[in-house]
Formats: sequence, C-alpha cells, structure tokens
Amino acid sequence: MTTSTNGAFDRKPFIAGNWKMNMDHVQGITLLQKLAWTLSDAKHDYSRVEVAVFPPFTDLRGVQTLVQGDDLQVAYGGQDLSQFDSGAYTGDISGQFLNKLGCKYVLVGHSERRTIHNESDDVLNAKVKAAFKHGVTPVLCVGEGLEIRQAGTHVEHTLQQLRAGVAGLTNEQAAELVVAYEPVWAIGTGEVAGPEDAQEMCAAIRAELESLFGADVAAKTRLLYGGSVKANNAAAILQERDVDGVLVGGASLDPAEFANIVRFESHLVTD
Ligand SMILES: O=C(CO)COP(=O)(O)O
Repeated sequence: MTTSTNGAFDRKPFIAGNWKMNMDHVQGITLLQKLAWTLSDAKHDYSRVEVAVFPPFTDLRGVQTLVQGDDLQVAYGGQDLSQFDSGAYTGDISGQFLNKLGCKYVLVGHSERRTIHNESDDVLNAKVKAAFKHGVTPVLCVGEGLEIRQAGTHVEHTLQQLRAGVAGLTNEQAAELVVAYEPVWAIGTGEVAGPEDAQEMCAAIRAELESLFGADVAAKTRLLYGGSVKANNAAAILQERDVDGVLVGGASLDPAEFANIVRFESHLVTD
C-alpha cells in the first residue's frame, strides 16, 4: 500500500472477513452487531478504510436487514456464485440473487473452492464475468500451494491463475476488480507469509495487470493478502506498497480481533 505525501492511501484500504462455513444466521447477526459496536466505539472512519464481511449464503438476508435497519456502513458479499444466471443448477446461487440482497462483493475462486470443488480456471473466469454482469464486484482469489512455493514457481503459478481469471474483462472491470493473493500454505495454518512475500506477489500481480490492461487500470485495482492474518501482523503487511487490504478467515470470527485489524492504521509504524 502506498502512502502519499499527504498521508492518504492511493487506493482505499479494504479489510474483509471471510466467515467460511461458520456462523448460522442467528450467530452471524450477533457477530456483525458486535463488530459494528466495537468499530463505532472506536469511532472508525469507514470513508478511510472499507470493511466487508462474507457470511454464508443463509446469513445474507439477516445481514441485509441489520445493515439497512441500523444504517451500517459495512459491505457484505457471498462466498461464491454460479457462472449461470438461473435454471436447473441445484444448490447454486445466482449473482442476480446476491445483487438483490444488496451484496456489493462476491468471492470467486477461493482455494477451498478450487481444491474441494475442483473449480477450474475456465469456470472461475465465467464466474468473474457473471459477477460483473449482475452488478456485484468479484474478489478473485489466487495463490499457490506448498509444493509450488518450495519449487520456487509460485509467482508464475499465481500469475497464470490471474491471467485465466481476468481473461476478456474490460479495462473498467479490471479497475473495479479486487484480487486476493492467498498462498494455500498460509491459510488456517498460523503460517503467515512475511510482508515481503505478500509484497513480492502483489507487485507481480500489479505488473501483470499493467501489461494486460495498462498502467492507469493497474494503479486502481485493489490487491489483498490473505492467510493467517491477525491483529498483530496485519499492520506490517498493510504497510507494503502494493498490498491494499487483507482477506481474513479465522480472525474475522472474533469481533474484537477483526476490529483491531480494521483499525490497523493505529498500529502503523511512522518515521
Ligand atoms: O482463507 C482465508 C481467507 O479467505 C484465510 O484464512 P485464515 O485467516 O483463517 O488463515
């Protein structure tokens, strides 16, 4: 993340919580209420740092009602969407439905979708396009497993996922897209990539976006890091030039911990 001379970030920092398959619709409301109270007590300025949560589908209607009823500034989104609009796709959820529920974002290609559900790059590209078609911003997740990291081909592997995911997007869409770099070996393991690892990959992703869509677009696309982010490591990662936010799993289920990540600016090292 770049801090310009006036202290403002070039791209609005984005702190997102992926609840995965945790929190039923009652627990989800309690979690979001606690998060909102904690941030309100801390006088969090949502215009400086954007906050989003990705609850299970069954929570989304309740989340929408709470956000509207209490006029919360927290954005929310689905953890997946179908590449299709509607029809005989049992168990799938259309981007149209997410849009209708007020979802601003949707995760696409989380490593748990790629591995457990065998989602291919082609399917994920179709999902990215379906999200845009239905007015929901995709958060495209990319990242390598441990074997690839050990072989040293992690940058090329991740850029290949990126190229496949963004194929055929317009410049406008590429600028709006959010990309999350989540090395699989760092997800849920407590093993966090160092700030310099996160920066290395985010810089490579931005350079790739620049070669595909031009410098003006690449300067706007927000890039996140995800994998064992906690309150005590978030600020150092977010200080990196090309890291514009974090996608948090486990720590987003604890409202105090997640609120501390959102308030990372109060932990920034200034010189
Ligand atoms: O997969 C993740 C977020 O999408 C990261 O999960 P953890 O923060 O639990 O490692």
